Amino acid sequence: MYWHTFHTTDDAAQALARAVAAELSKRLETQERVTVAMPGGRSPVAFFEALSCETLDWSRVTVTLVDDRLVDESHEDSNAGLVRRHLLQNQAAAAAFWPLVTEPSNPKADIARLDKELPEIDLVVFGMGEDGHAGSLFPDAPETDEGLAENNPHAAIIVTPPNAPHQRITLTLARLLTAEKLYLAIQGRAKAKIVQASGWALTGRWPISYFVQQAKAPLEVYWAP
Ligand SMILES: O=C1O[C@H](COP(=O)(O)O)[C@@H](O)[C@H](O)[C@H]1O
Repeated sequence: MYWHTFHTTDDAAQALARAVAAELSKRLETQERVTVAMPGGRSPVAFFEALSCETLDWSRVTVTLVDDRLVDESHEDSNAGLVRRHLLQNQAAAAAFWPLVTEPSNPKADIARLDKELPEIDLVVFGMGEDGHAGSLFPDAPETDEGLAENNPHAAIIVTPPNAPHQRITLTLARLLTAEKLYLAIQGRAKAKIVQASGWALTGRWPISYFVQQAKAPLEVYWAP
């Protein structure tokens, strides 16, 4: 795990945007297309807006999500809606978008589609909740053990968090760890403590610990107090 500390959340967002843009550009030198999975929630807005202004060949980039809620894209809690409003604009308007949820009332159809067609993911940018949830792998959701199983053959699962709004679709740990590089964007001391403690304990109590403790892909943490 590589820890990058910034004075403000805006500094962290700008630096993360530059790092992700540089990594996308580097990969586009040797790959025809690059796919990046993005976080949702409330905090990625500044990062998305900064990244959308970076100059690179966005027409060869596919953007997808780490997780989304089973709501229409027009709903304020839709992660796809957030990406469309704040990332797929400016230079990044040329990127292709691969939503996880296309039929909120029929998530099984989306799971089948994702299993069959989701492109290989090169980079992942995560956020994390104050309970240590990563994507929508929540510590208290009944499906989380399945989502964290190393040998889970599915790209994504349906999750029903008992203490957070909306049923969700989230990519599985197994699928996320096929990426070659992981970035984690977090703010505040409470989240920093969980990530640091995750270095000592691999536990379903903090699903993020499965990403902190793996050795497949470097995890770059971007943090501001
Ligand atoms: O529910 C979710 O929460 C996490 C954390 O969101 P944040 O606004 O506290 O950073 C997010 O990473 C995830 O994608 C989202 O669906």
